[in-house]
Amino acid sequence: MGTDIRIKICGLHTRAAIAQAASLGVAYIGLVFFPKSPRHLDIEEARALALDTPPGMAKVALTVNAEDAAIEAILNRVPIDMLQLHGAETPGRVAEVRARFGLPVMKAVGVAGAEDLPALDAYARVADQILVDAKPPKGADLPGGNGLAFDWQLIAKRRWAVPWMLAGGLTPENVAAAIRLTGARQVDVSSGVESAPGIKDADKMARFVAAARGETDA
Ligand SMILES: O=C(O)c1ccccc1N[C@@H]1O[C@H](COP(=O)(O)O)[C@@H](O)[C@H]1O
Repeated sequence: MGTDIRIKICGLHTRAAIAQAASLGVAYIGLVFFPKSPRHLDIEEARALALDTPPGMAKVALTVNAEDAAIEAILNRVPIDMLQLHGAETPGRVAEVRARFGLPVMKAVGVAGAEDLPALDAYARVADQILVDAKPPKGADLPGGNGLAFDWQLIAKRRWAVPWMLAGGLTPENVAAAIRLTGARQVDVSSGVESAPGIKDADKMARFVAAARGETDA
C-alpha cells in the first residue's frame, strides 16, 4: 500500500466534494452521465464543476452504452480527460470510441464468477485501462454504483497489460483488505463514501483515502 495508490472517487456532484477530493490527493474524479443514477449530472452542471476542478485530478466521464452523439455533446462542453464506458459496450465499440474521440478509455467489466474473467483479457487488448467491478444483480437499474463487492480472490494477484482499477462495494472498512488481496494499485469508490445515494460524505471520503494508503489499522 502507501501513497502511490491512485484513487478515483466517482459520482461527485458538488464543488465542496470535488475540493475535498483535491485536498485528499485523489487522482481521478468521476462525473456520471446516466439519468437513472442518483449521481447523474446534466452537461451544464458537469461543465461548471469541471471548469472549477483544481488541476491535477483527471476528470473521467462515465457513460453507459452511449451513442457517439451523446459522447460528443459531453465533450463539446465539458473538459474531460478520460472516458469510462460502463455498459455492455463490445471490445469493437471500445476501440471505436477510443479512435473517434482521441481520449483514453477505461472499460468497466463486471465480475461475479470465474466465467467472467476472459472478458477482462479481451478488453485489456483494446482499452487504455480496465475497471474490474462487481457484476450488477439481475434487473438492477444501475450497471454499477450499487455498493456490491465481488469475490476478490477471483483476481488475486492477476495482472493485465494495461493499468487496471478495482471497484465494487469498496468502503473505508474493506479497501485495505481488498488492496492486500488483489494487489490493486488503483481503486474506485462511489457508494462506499456516501451518507445516502448520491450524497458524498466528507468523513467517509477522508477515511477511505487514509485506509487505501495504509494510514490506518484496517
Ligand atoms: O455511480 C453510479 O451511479 C454508476 C452508474 C452507472 C454505472 C456505474 C456507476 N458507478 C461506478 O460503479 C462502480 C462501483 O461503484 P460502488 O463503489 O460499488 O458504488 C464504480 O466504478 C463507479 O464508477
